[in-house]
Amino acid sequence: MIVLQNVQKNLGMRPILRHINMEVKPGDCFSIVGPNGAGKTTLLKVFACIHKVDEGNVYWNGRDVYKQLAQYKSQVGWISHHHFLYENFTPIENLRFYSELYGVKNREETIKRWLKIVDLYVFKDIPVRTFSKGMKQRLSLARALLHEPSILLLDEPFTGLDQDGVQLLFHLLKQEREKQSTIMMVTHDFSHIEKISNKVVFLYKGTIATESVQTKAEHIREIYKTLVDEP
Ligand SMILES: Nc1ncnc2c1ncn2[C@@H]1O[C@H](COP(=O)(O)OP(=O)(O)OP(=O)(O)O)[C@@H](O)[C@H]1O
Repeated sequence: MIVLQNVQKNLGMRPILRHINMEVKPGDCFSIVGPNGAGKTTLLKVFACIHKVDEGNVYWNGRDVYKQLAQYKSQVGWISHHHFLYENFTPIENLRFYSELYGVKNREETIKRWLKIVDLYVFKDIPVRTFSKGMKQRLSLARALLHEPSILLLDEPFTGLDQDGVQLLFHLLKQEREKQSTIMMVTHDFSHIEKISNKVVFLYKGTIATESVQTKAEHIREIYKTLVDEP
């Protein structure tokens, strides 16, 4: 379980997140929504321990996360619209690099399996720079998941994916939920939320304005509108 307790994060001398209290359990999939600049990516970076908090505490399984950083980070899979791939490397070379970094066991077998899952096996020896945006995004899913992380942090993960890619991502996320992984997803696309999330967190001006376990798109849109239209 990950617990954020009265968290504040400052950037450029300004508090970007304030009074954040959250509890995310294994098997939870939370969606974070809010207008541009609300602090969604910053919150995800706090969960990834890319940002250290300025005030408050972050606990993982009951202990201060900063005292078990290496172990925690080995459990994190990060997916965003930035693919973090080496353009001049082939898919196989990219996944070899990341699997070495993460100390993945049975590397070649695991890489082959993932290339098949994301439907890029036939392109395995072609430099990534020749790939379409969607192909890079699918390879990026393999990059983020091949070390079997139990904490998935997704920043607008559907960006650039075609319908097949979207279905693939849903399929992978459903599997992760069945495996009791912890998932946090930032998205502007409310229609995706109810298919995968059990809670929506509304972030506004750096604080949690409200939360909802009702995840239907119309319901989220209504709450969102009330929030943003407020004077
Ligand atoms: N490195 C930084 N230094 C200073 N300010 C920053 C930095 N990174 C982000 N910010 C500011 O923090 C605020 C929140 O940014 P963040 O990217 O978390 O918002 P967001 O909700 O993810 O927005 P979007 O929907 O546009 O992606 C913004 O005002 C942004 O300008």
